[in-house]
Amino acid sequence: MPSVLITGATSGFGKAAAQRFAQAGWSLILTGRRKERLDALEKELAAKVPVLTLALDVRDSDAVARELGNLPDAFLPLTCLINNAGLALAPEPAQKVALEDWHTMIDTNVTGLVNVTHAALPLLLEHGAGASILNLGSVAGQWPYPGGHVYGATKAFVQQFGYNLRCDLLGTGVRVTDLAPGMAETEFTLVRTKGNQAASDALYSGTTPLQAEDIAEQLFYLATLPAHININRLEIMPVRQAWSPFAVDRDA
Ligand SMILES: NC(=O)C1=CN([C@@H]2O[C@H](COP(=O)(O)OP(=O)(O)OC[C@H]3O[C@@H](n4cnc5c(N)ncnc54)[C@H](OP(=O)(O)O)[C@@H]3O)[C@@H](O)[C@H]2O)C=CC1
Ligand SMILES: O=CCS(=O)(=O)O
Repeated sequence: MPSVLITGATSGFGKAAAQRFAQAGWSLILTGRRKERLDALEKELAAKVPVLTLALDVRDSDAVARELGNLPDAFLPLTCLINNAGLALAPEPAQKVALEDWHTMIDTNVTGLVNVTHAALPLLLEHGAGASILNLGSVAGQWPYPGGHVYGATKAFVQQFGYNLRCDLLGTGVRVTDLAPGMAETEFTLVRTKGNQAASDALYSGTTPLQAEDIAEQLFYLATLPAHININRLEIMPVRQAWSPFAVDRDA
């Protein structure tokens, strides 16, 4: 039975991915900080497939190494790692942002992703051909926008880290993909605005954002491609989202 480790399974893309992979009979290793949400997901899915939940913070490298180094044999070797846990904070201009918010994004989206990848690599290498690392990047990693500052930079790291991993993993059969979504309606904006539900609702209203299930479907597609195919980067936007022209500062 194939197995998938999903970070950030308590919400949004990660939760939808857990549901999608369970539907196809995969064993699930689900992580996140909110234990009560992991318990609820386990209750929902454990009748269908084996589920292991690990309440942990991806920023804690010791906890990540300890938990992933002691997975039960039934979940090994690991077929797929979905590095999904992440967040944006502080949508205001860089010059108004608290340094702590920048650190939190770097610690989670960069250091956390690296912690999990380092601990999971031996488990994926044991699987070899057909194994995948699916990293949640973002359009923000490729395209600059006001308020993107450190968030976009962390996602640029995710892309380049994945490309470099591919070089080192050549010959092992382990694939690496940067899945880079645009606007998707999850708890992402609620987190980014530190709990401003009205701001979150306003961002997604009057348009048709991606839904978590859309991304889960792409993750499942990537994980189940024939073993000789590696999609390096998959950027996906809602039809109703596109780029803006360059901004120009003019004399008053
Ligand atoms: N929604 C969007 O528009 C887009 C999102 N993305 C990326 O997709 C990923 C998922 O986002 P999305 O589903 O939208 O957002 P959500 O806020 O809905 O989910 C984020 C998940 O990450 C987990 N998480 C956050 N910090 C930590 C941490 N320190 N340790 C462990 N888990 C953590 C949360 O779990 P918990 O709080 O329980 O720990 C939660 O399960 C992120 O990497 C995001 O940057 C990329 C492009 C577009
Ligand atoms: O990564 C999230 C999408 S966006 O807010 O940067 O467009």
